[in-house]
Amino acid sequence: MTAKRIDGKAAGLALREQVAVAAAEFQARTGRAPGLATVLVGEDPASSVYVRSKGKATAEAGMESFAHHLPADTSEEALLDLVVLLNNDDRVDGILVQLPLPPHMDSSRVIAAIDPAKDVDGFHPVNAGRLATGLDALVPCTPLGCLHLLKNELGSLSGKDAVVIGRSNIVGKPMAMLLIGESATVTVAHSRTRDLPDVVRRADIVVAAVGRPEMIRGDWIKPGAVVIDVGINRVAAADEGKTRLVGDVAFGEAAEVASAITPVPGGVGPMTIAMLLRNTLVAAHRRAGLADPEGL
Ligand SMILES: Nc1nc2c(c(=O)[nH]1)N[C@@H](CN(C=O)c1ccc(C(=O)N[C@@H](CCC(=O)O)C(=O)O)cc1)CN2
Repeated sequence: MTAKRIDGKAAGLALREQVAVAAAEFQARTGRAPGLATVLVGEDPASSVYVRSKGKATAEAGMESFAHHLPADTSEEALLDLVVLLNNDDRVDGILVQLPLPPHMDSSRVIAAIDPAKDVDGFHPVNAGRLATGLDALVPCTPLGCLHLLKNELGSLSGKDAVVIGRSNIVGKPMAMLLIGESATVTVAHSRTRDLPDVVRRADIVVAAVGRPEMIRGDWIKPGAVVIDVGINRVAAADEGKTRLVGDVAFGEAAEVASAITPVPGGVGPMTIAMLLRNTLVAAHRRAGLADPEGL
């Protein structure tokens, strides 16, 4: 391996410590801690783990955590009623509805019901539109975490050729908007892109968010590129009956060519939770009529 391994766990912890300091300052000024409400519907094992981690991280940052767990057969109307309650609860600065929702629910309708000022996932169309038009927005946590790692690595991204592989509303599209905001030259590639390896080979920055295990091979990577792997794919391990996590990038191959690369696990994932705390803190400041916390 020649590439630097980008340590998202360490970067995430550093950010969480900064958030904790700013949360204590917020409490000293306003007399209350920032509050995050999480909503989990059903028993999906991975979602349960993520929501528990979010609650724990929230408490560790000195913020209030309000955890709501609804049964899998909850009606969409009942979930929307809970969202309205949380919108109207002054102790709650951020609302997070864990995705995916059960199949009988329309996640777009649920997301649209969240007060945009409390939408710490940054998924509401108002926040997506604000990001796309260069206004202050609450920005989705995973792409914001990717941007943080890229800026740590490269400083300025101005004029860099970036390719984002994947066009989801949660990662690909907001990632492209953030990179454009940093004056990178951005290509968004997807399943219909022709000659994907050639497109990737031109990029100084590769953000892989396609959801297909180890699809991006080492010989697609331009020598010296920085590779950010958003994929979290569980695949069969060599030991019978066991599984392991891999990204969307063939890590071993790409690490021979790139200058820096995020591992899976321990890369982008921990940044997602750190950015959720950061967004909750920012939402709390804006709702209290205070300037955004500095340096976050
Ligand atoms: N409402 C939301 N739902 C979902 C989001 C989101 O940002 N908002 N993102 C993902 C899941 N997710 C957070 O919710 C998340 C995924 C992964 C990690 C993480 O730290 N992963 C570890 C590996 C964990 C493991 O062993 O399984 C890593 O990459 O190191 C954090 C958060 C979908 N839903």
